[in-house]
Formats: sequence, C-alpha cells, structure tokens
Amino acid sequence: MFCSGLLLISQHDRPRLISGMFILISSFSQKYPPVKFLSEKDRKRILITGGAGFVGSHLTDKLMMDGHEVTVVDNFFTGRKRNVEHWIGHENFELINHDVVEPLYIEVDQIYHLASPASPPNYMYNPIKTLKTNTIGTLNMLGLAKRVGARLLLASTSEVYGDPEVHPQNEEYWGHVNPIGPRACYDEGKRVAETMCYAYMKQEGVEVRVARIFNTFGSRMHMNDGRVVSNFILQALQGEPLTVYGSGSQTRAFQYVSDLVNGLVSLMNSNISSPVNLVNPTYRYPLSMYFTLSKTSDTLSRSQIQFLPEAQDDPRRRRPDIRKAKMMLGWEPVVPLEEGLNKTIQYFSRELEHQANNQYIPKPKAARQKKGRPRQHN
Ligand SMILES: O=c1ccn([C@@H]2O[C@H](COP(=O)(O)OP(=O)(O)O[C@H]3OC[C@@H](O)[C@H](O)[C@H]3O)[C@@H](O)[C@H]2O)c(=O)[nH]1
Repeated sequence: MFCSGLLLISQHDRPRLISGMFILISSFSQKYPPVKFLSEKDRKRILITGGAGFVGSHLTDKLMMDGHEVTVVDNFFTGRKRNVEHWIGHENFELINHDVVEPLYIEVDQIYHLASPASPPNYMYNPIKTLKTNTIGTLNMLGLAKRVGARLLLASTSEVYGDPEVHPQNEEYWGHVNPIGPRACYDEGKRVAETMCYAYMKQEGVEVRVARIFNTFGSRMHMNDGRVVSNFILQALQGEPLTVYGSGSQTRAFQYVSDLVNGLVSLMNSNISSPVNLVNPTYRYPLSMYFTLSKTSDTLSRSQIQFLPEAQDDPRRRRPDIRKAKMMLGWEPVVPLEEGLNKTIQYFSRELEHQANNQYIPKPKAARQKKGRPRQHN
C-alpha cells in the first residue's frame, strides 16, 4: 500500500514521506530503560508532583524501573520535559502539565509531593507563588490523598530548622526561622506544609510521611539552579571565578541525588509517620567544597575565588543528625562526595557542550545579598 501510494506523490514530497515513515517506525520500536514486572498486587499507582524536576525525575526513574505506574505532574517552572522524556509513551508512565495550586482528581495509591522550587534564587524569585505552592498545593494534595485513601510523602527541607541554634539538628529541634525574611516563603511554607500533613493525619486519618531533605546535588540540576555545587562547577568549567558568599565558613551537609531517592522510597514504604532527616552527615564549608572540587578535576583546580557579600539570612551552620533514618529505615548514604561530584561535573560538561551547540549558555543565578561592598581576597 505504501509503495503504490509512493508512486503517486511527487519527487519533491518523497523525502518528507520517507522521514515521516521513519519517525513512525522508530516511535513503535522505542527503547525504554528496563522495567521490572510487578504483579497487580505489588504494582502501585504513584503520583509524583514536581516529577520533572531534578530530584523528582530521578525518583520517577527509580519507581518506573521498579515496575510501578507513575504519573508525573509538573508546571515546568523549574522542571523540564527533557528530564523524563525517556519515559514518554511507556504504558506505565503519564506526564501531566498541571500546577498543584489547582486541585487534581486522579486515582493513586501513593503521592510523593515534591512540587516547589527548591534553590534559594528560584524560591525567592516569586515568593507569593512559592507560598501558594507549599500551602494551597499541599492542601490540594492532602485533599486528594484523603479522597482516594493514598499515602502522601511531603518533601520537606532542612530549611525548617532555619539558622539553627542547636547542633547537630535532630528531628526534635523546632528550628530558628525568621518569619519575615527573604527565605521565609520557603522555610515557613514548608513548616506549614508539615503542619498540614499532621492535621490531616490526626483529623482525617491520612497516612503521611515527612522527609526533611538537606543539600542535594547531581545530574539534571538546572543550569540556572543557583545552589553552591552547580554554581561552582559551572563557573569553574567556564573559566570564571567561583562566587563565595560571605566568608565561606558556613557549613552544609551534602548528598548525591541517588542516595536521597533511596531514602525517599524507604521512608514512603516504612511505618514512620514523624519527620526524618535525609542527608549525608559529613558537613563542609563552601570553601572546602572548592578544595574537594580542585582535587577532583584539573580544570577546576585552576579556578579563582571571588568573595561576595553574604546572602541575607543565610544559615551559618547546618549539621544534621541522621541517626533516626539509620535506625528506623536502615538507610544511609553510600555515594562518596568525590564520586558524586565527579558525576555532576561530567553532567554539566555535557550540558555546556549541548548549550554551546545551541549558542546559549545561561549564567548561574546569584543569591539575594546583603548590601555592602564585596570584600577583596585572592
Ligand atoms: O554561588 C554560591 C552559592 C551558594 N553559596 C553558599 O553555599 C551555601 C549553600 O548554599 P545553597 O544555595 O547551595 O543551599 P542552601 O543551603 O542555602 O539552601 C538549600 O538548603 C537545603 C535544601 O533543602 C534547599 O532546597 C536549599 O534551599 C550557603 O552558605 C551559600 O551562601 C556560595 O558561597 N556561593
């Protein structure tokens, strides 16, 4: 049939028809990453809000490969179709362009509620929207969980501890947050999201899980993310000085994204309804991160440092206690910092190549800083 049709079309149109046939054939034979077979009893219908984002897309990969049916909902503010495009068309996968600030009516067994910008420049970009996402968005997802009897895991944050006055921070610590500062839209947004989870649990019997996620890095971070690891790597790869805010002596604990994803899945499937810290507890200063990066790559070791004014309300010390996750989930991070950084450097190198081919190289975003002249250092 195709051949006889081909005889009737012009010489000019032939290549177009042939390339159309090629797309059709290749879309039928599309290869997906390997997916386990799960029986009806074990296979869950899982919703991931923010599933096209940095963490959400890695979680999507794990749950898809484990054999579940995954629905990703994203408004694509910081998420990207590219992050999940390898699943599009798979019978277990669905991608919905939807903002959680609007209600959603679907049937699911579990909800991983990750939707929210997470890096300081992104969540400060539109603080009202960040508040709406974390409050109205969380109410909508808890309402959905209640209606369909699903379990909901909230991606909360170490930022609920604010600028901590107690070290290390275990889950009992109530935190030290400035409720009217520039970070409040996220810190307080996540704090009230936690409050909502426990109100729905107590009043409506909704099963909730709360992960307090500390600094996470890895592939699929946005080029414009603005957090320290992506900024340092991108700046170094582009031969620019690394921007250190303040003295560079603030402390943070970092984890590679695959460790976090395993922690989220363990928590969801555990019986722990109280909050759990998830991170690699080895903590570092931004400056020491620079020295680790220098050891990891020659290009990075040649970088200069530029000291800029400190970011407003930047937590001075963050030092997690993860004994609860270890004891109650049997989870602990396994990817060494250097190995994670190496993978992330490779990812950003490829991204830069890709962007260069498209003649577009976005610059990392800067944090909102205190006023004052930058200090001069070498
Ligand atoms: O270019 C930079 C970026 C950041 N920094 C500093 O590096 C430290 C870490 O900053 P990041 O922006 O990576 O991350 P933050 O710790 O401020 O916030 C993060 O915390 C935990 C997560 O849950 C949150 O999603 C994220 O907001 C801060 O002290 C910051 O001032 C720099 O010195 N230079």
